[in-house]
Amino acid sequence: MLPRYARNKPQHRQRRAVSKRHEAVVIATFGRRMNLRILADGTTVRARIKGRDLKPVCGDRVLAETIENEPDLLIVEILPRDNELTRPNMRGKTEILAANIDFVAVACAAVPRPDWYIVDRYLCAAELMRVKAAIVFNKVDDGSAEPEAAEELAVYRALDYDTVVCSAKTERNMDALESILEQHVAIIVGQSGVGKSSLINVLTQGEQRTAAVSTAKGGEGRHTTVNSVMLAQPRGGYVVDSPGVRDYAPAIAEPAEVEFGFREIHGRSEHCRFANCRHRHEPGCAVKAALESGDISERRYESYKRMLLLTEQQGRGRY
Ligand SMILES: Nc1nc2c(ncn2[C@@H]2O[C@H](COP(=O)(O)OP(=O)(O)OP(=O)(O)O)[C@@H](O)[C@H]2O)c(=O)[nH]1
Ligand SMILES: [Zn+2]
Repeated sequence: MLPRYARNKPQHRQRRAVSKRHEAVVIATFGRRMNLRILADGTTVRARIKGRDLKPVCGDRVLAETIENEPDLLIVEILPRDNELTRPNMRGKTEILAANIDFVAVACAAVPRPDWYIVDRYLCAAELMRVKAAIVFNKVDDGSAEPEAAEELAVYRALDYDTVVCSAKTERNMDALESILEQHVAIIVGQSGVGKSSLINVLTQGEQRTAAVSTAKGGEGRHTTVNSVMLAQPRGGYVVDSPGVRDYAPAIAEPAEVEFGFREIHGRSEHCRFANCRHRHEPGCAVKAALESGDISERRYESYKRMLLLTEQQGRGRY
């Protein structure tokens, strides 16, 4: 027998108490509709967003509520982000592509011919986001990397970046890439045609973008245009895939911040005579000294100067 107050409780109050709040991660976005992975049990559910001001992106941790008589959850809050992957859009505003990324894999290959400045630019962006980064030299289907690339890759290894020489086509050395990326929320960036989609395919064992959407209850499957998606890696972790991420061109930081994007330059700047040394023509510059003694790669230093100049020309850059 229930106590008297419980017996008298109106029905609708009891029902409202059933409405639950879940902590979840946004794993796919298609317009204002999203798929979420509920953290407590790992299930995938569909959700819509409360209000116009809330703009969740792939990778966001959110709070979502169950709604009476509705199959979809309602996203009511975005939890604080560790970082944002941004790029300037056509209208000069910053577009957020994804959140809470913790690994940037920069892909390149012998063909198209590597533009090492682009590689450095991505690495610089990763450093400024304070996430790990590695260089993936793809399309080495059989033999070893070209001597020229081997030399460049050695420069990155000396800076403590992991480098992987692999082939998405023959799957040569793909397990090395898997071990580096597992348990991370990773993105693969790089010039067009280096094999980013092919690498993602192997890493996620062909999990299709449409499949990720239709796993959710009520998902519209292949007829839905997905903006971005987090594809699961078999060993744990995700690879974020979206058209925006694939041709992502990082916004440039302020001039004074550029050196934080180059480990070997930032590492020496405290020994420069001037605290605000930009490492170009200043006397007593420790970076120039390291360059002259061959401790810093000429090519990396050129990338640094090029990015610095670009940032200065753009005025106060957004990142
Ligand atoms: N030989 C060889 N070809 C590859 C390899 N990986 C990708 N390719 C080929 O390279 C071309 C480009 O591959 P994608 O995976 O589309 O490259 P992407 O970087 O995603 O290109 P965008 O979508 O233009 O940015 C395709 O013709 C692939 O078949 C590889 O490991 N070896
Ligand atoms: Zn200096």
